[in-house]
Amino acid sequence: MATKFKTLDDAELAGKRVLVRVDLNVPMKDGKVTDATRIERVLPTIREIADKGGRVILLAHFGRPKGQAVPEMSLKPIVPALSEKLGRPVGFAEDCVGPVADGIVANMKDGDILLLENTRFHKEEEKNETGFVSKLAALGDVYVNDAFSAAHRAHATTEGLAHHMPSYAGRTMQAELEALEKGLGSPERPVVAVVGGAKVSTKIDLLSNLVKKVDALVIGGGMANTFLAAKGVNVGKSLCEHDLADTARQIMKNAEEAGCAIVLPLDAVVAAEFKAGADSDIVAVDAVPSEKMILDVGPKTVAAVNEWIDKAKTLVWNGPLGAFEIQPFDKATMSAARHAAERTKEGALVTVAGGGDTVSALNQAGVAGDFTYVSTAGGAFLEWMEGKALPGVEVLKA
Ligand SMILES: Nc1ncnc2c1ncn2[C@@H]1O[C@H](COP(=O)(O)OP(=O)(O)O)[C@@H](O)[C@H]1O
Ligand SMILES: O=C(OP(=O)(O)O)[C@H](O)COP(=O)(O)O
Repeated sequence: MATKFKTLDDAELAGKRVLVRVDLNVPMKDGKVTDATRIERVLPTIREIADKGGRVILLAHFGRPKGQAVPEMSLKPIVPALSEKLGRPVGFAEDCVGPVADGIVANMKDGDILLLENTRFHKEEEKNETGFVSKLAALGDVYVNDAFSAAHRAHATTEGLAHHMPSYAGRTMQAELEALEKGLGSPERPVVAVVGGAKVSTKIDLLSNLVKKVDALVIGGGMANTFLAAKGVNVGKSLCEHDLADTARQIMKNAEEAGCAIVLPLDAVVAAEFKAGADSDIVAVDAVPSEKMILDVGPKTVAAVNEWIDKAKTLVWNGPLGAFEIQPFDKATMSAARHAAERTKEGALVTVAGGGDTVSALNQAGVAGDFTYVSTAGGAFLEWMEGKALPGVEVLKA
């Protein structure tokens, strides 16, 4: 994919109010950031703009508050982590539009850095609504998008704003596209994709095309439950989108036609509650008790996944195989991550992984540095892999 867009090298930044879209949708626990990779990746862009005399106004989302101001999804707790990593003060505005934001932005000085509250607190953000885009646009002179991981969304702050002012790719946006092109532009086969995690409804559709691009698709995490249920397996109380059974069946059909192997769990780690240290059992996937939920894939599945990793020359991975944040449901993800890292270190495999939680899992396994490339993006990375145009990237090329 050609990356013909303007970068910070082309931008006039001194004295300008620069609206910078970043992805601060980072894993958090008890109000603290548990994986700062996404924050670290946007630091170069923020520093460069501030050092060139721009006034940095950061736009970002957190979670999926569905247009409501949900306090647990405020970006305020991110400010200390961002400020500490930057080594500079970061201001905060309690709303991304309206008098609060207008007042704080009006008082900014060259080189100042300000984070605006979660843009998804306004339903107009995801609708890319013109009036909302205009209100945001009034806060800035220049737009920079450094959120590759949100570039698959045609939202006000990822797409709409670029129509209103001179627009540029940030350094991370640039680096992500270059690295993906380098690592996966013409991948050595067999290509094995591992897809897991919890965002089933927003990621399942892209699997229809992905199966045409890869030789095997290993499905784990919450995503696997929807496929198992579509095959008539009782998944008990597991995270599962039963209404997507037809979609899952169509993907399996597409895979068969394309000669792509679909690898589903053989066994599972089940528990009655989603809680650290919960009593758990290993069962065959066709023996999940109705009152329990699948929270990880079992050891037989891990062995099968690792065999596919051995067969692969290229591995792409988004979404953990289980609820890795809580023990003992981290085992499969840790094992597969370490196995893929070993194969990469041996020079036998190119490994490209991405996604907020996936990166966190790789860090937890201590192997992020051993992968060929770790992207901040999950869904956006898979859509790129699928060959789809990403609205947040396309608009920068326009
Ligand atoms: N079987 C499962 N049941 C419930 N949640 C799961 C299961 N497997 C994985 N998850 C959850 O999936 C989440 C990550 O999914 P997702 O957001 O799609 O990944 P990423 O952020 O890497 O793109 C993790 O919080 C993990 O706990
Ligand atoms: O975390 C993100 O994506 P990912 O889970 O696919 O890595 C991005 O911040 C996009 O979030 P969204 O999937 O709610 O639009």
